[in-house]
Amino acid sequence: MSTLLRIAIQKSGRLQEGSLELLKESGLSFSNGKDQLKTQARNFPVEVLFLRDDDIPQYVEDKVADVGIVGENIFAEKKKQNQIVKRLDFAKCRLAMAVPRSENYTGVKWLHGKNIATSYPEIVKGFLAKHGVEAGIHEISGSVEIAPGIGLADAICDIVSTGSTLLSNGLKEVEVVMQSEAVIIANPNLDAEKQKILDKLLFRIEAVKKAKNNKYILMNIPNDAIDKITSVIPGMKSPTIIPLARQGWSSLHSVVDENDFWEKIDQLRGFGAEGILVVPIEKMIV
Ligand SMILES: Nc1ncnc2c1ncn2[C@@H]1O[C@H](COP(=O)(O)OP(=O)(O)OP(=O)(O)O)[C@@H](O)[C@H]1O
Ligand SMILES: O=P(O)(O)OC[C@H]1O[C@H](OP(=O)(O)OP(=O)(O)O)[C@H](O)[C@@H]1O
Ligand SMILES: [Mg+2]
Repeated sequence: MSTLLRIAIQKSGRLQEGSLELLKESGLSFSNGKDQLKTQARNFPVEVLFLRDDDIPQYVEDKVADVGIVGENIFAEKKKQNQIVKRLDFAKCRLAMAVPRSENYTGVKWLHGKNIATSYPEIVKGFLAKHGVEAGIHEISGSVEIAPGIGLADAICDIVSTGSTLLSNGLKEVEVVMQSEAVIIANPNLDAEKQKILDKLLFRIEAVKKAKNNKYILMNIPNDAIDKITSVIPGMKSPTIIPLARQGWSSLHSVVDENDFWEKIDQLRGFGAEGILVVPIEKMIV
């Protein structure tokens, strides 16, 4: 039987949709029936296992799975012999300390002697040690934000994104412990065949990621602005410039980074660009 790379993804929850979408955008096609715990791609040597996210680092360390998609927070908490091989730009959040809004929080030392409820005891331990603070850690597996309100703890350390869960539980964020996003973790000792499949997959994922971070841009520009405009949007090698039927004008095609997109648009308009069209890119291979 030919080698399959086993990828563990979350069975249900915040990471599941993004993980499946990423694999599909990378060209893998599979049937994922609702209660299926395992599926094999039809067109790529990959098998997908659907698991609880907390269990994934252990499975990857034990080689039950070869790679996994988890939040960086879970990777940091579990401290397994795995390595991050790709950051994925989704499920972005932070792990933060929060206390009841009425508390006069004065700094990390405020936590000294207090009780902290969290699902991330190892990360909290590390944070407290770094700041020379001693506090009790009360490990709970979910609904952490409720802990201070029911007298279970003085503070919490949990995932924050918009902050609305903290707000609705009468808490305020006081320390950011770590930033997190979805990552691919891998067992560092994959055999050569599996490593080859992983490299091929990572190459595709990079193309998908790059495409999401860039836009294809087309515009009409006066010929005397070609040099200035080319310096603003150099493109992948250089922009494509095609003369228009109208004298003195050209059509310019290029690629721009999503991050400084609007700033560039302002500059281009300042140089006389007109009829600017912006088109999403599906894959980008540099
Ligand atoms: N509000 C959020 N915004 C962005 N990312 C989040 C948010 N909440 C969680 N995450 C990220 O998604 C991961 C999975 O979150 P989820 O709430 O689905 O976990 P879970 O309930 O522990 O799931 P499981 O049942 O698999 O154990 C977290 O570890 C974190 O990295
Ligand atoms: O800052 P916010 O945008 O409010 O997000 C933070 C919340 O999101 C997550 O829970 P989730 O909604 O996934 O529910 P869960 O309790 O099932 O984990 C996390 O555990 C926080 O409670
Ligand atoms: Mg979990």
